[in-house]
Amino acid sequence: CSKVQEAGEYNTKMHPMWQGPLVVPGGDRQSPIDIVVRKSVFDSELKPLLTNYDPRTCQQIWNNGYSFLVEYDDTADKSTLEGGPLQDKFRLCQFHFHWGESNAWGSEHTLDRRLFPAELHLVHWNSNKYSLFEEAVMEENGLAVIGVFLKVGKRHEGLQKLVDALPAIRHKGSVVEFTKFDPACLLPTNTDDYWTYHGSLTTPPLTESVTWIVMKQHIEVSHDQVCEVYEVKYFSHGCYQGF
Ligand SMILES: Cc1cc(C)cc(S(N)(=O)=O)c1
Ligand SMILES: [Zn+2]
Repeated sequence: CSKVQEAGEYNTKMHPMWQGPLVVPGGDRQSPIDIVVRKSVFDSELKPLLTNYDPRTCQQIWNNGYSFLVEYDDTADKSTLEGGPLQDKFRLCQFHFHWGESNAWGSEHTLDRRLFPAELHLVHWNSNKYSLFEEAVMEENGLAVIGVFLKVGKRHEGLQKLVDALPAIRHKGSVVEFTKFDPACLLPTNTDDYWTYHGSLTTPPLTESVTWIVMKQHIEVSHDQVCEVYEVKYFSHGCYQGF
């Protein structure tokens, strides 16, 4: 079902002032949204994003049934995000991707209704205000998720280590150790241009606890790398249940 965002002020680097229709099941700040680029308004109050990721906190990669997620040790402020629209320090707990069954679609957010083949989500929780992810996920200032669009093009060297681990987690529920991976390599070169708005998790339980930071610049991965990911999807049976 398509979720359209409620009208309202969005505090973004290039804010999309949403003036679309108001059909919102459940809450009033549901994600994903379509980012209406031409309606963006520059906000000079926003700071540059500051990521400080320690690859030694990378722990494992697992297949949750329709995607794979890489989990980080978030028991201390070792891999953190601050700045941008954020008032507090946020701790990286995991990253994952949303892929389609074909290159035609896959992203959750859209730019002027334009879909991308995939979208990366780096999930962080507010460690200034809360002591566990499970607490933060219920609070409106609890999470910060960086969204990065993916396009098929040149090979992404940094991603290859992750792609090489995928055959070991082909089946739903499989987990393998995955260490020393620096997720900063998955960010675009320019992290100064982004949209940010208050929204929700994009899959159940859809809690409205996310400050979204969607990068304007996409990253590129090769067709072969995408095929490896589809292999994982192919082997994971059952319907998509969210994370
Ligand atoms: C259900 C769920 C959990 C988490 C941590 C993150 C998301 S998302 N896709 O909004 O980044 C969804
Ligand atoms: Zn996601």
